[in-house]
Amino acid sequence: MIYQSVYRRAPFLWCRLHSTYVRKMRYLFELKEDDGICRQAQNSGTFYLFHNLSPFLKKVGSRYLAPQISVAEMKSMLGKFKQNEQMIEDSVLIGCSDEFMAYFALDLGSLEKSVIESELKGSFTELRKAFFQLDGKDAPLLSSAQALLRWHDTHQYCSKTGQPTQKNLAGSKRICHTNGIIYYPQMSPVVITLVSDGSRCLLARQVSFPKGMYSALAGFCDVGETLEETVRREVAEEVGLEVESLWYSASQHWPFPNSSLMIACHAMVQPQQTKISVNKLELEAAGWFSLEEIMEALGREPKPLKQEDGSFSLWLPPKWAIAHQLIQEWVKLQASTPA
Ligand SMILES: NC(=O)C1=CN([C@@H]2O[C@H](COP(=O)(O)OP(=O)(O)OC[C@H]3O[C@@H](n4cnc5c(N)ncnc54)[C@H](O)[C@@H]3O)[C@@H](O)[C@H]2O)C=CC1
Ligand SMILES: [Mg+2]
Repeated sequence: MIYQSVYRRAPFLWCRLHSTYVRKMRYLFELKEDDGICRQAQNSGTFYLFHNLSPFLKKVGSRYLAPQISVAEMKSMLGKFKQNEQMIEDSVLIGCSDEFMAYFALDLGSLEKSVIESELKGSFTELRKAFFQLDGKDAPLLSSAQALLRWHDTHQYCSKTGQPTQKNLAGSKRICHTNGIIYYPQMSPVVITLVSDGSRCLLARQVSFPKGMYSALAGFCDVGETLEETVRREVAEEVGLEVESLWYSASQHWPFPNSSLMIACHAMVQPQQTKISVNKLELEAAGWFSLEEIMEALGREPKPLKQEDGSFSLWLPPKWAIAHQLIQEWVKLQASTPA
């Protein structure tokens, strides 16, 4: 590869030619492709720890922080557990800093959880519990780290030969050395759609949602479908409406239930065809909400709020969730659209 040789022979020239972002992406590519370079990076990198897929976190007030553990701390801890330092090679690459310090994630599920917790003064916390209280970059980083660790944990054997597969050092693939099949981490595409009739938006809730929380309609893509077809099918399936037009907004990796790529869209239905018929196999309830109702809910804390009559006030997914971003965009659109 040309850039690698240029990088190694003339790093100063290479730095002048490319932005930090480009250099980071090229460096990460190199780590995924070359086990030797990745091993060096592991020996100077930092680690996010997990225990049976729960990230190691420290709680500061109501917020959670994900500490980065240095390689020296890792080695000293493994020493205390009488574990071989080679365990570090089980980690997976999840990113790097602007200074080219590589970040790895390692699941220590085979070690005693409480001992690590008291050694490092924090706790392994279920991601679902901590996700919305995580700081800045930590939520997306831990979300992709957990997804990658889960994928490795559940793909240790070749589905063709039944033989064990080996991960490359970065963890960007697994290989069956018996027949050469390469397996790459999987994620499921999911569309999430905020339907509008021009003045109201449609929100729905599943039985499993916390009381009072409503979100946009979501659904997994079927094999062979385009995103547009999934949007139209899901809206028809879940609320019995026909989408007239739709447009893409943004996307997000989502760690629940496994590893999903959430693809967020806005959709319009005709103002005269808005009668909802809820598919009770999928949803508990769905309804149209006015701008005022949405604005009021956006002003509320994202948590259940019981009213005097025993019902729960409408509240919306927190700001990390792409559903929240879709709702905010819809609000802006209402403000800029003449009545
Ligand atoms: N980030 C966000 O703002 C939001 C994310 N979501 C996520 O979207 C996801 C999909 O939404 P749902 O309404 O539950 O989907 P859905 O409407 O497609 O129904 C779920 C059902 O689809 C089937 N299914 C098909 N392919 C599947 C796959 N690859 N993995 C798992 N199940 C599959 C299963 O039978 C499952 O019970 C949920 O996991 C949820 O966590 C949902 C709302 C907001
Ligand atoms: Mg759904």
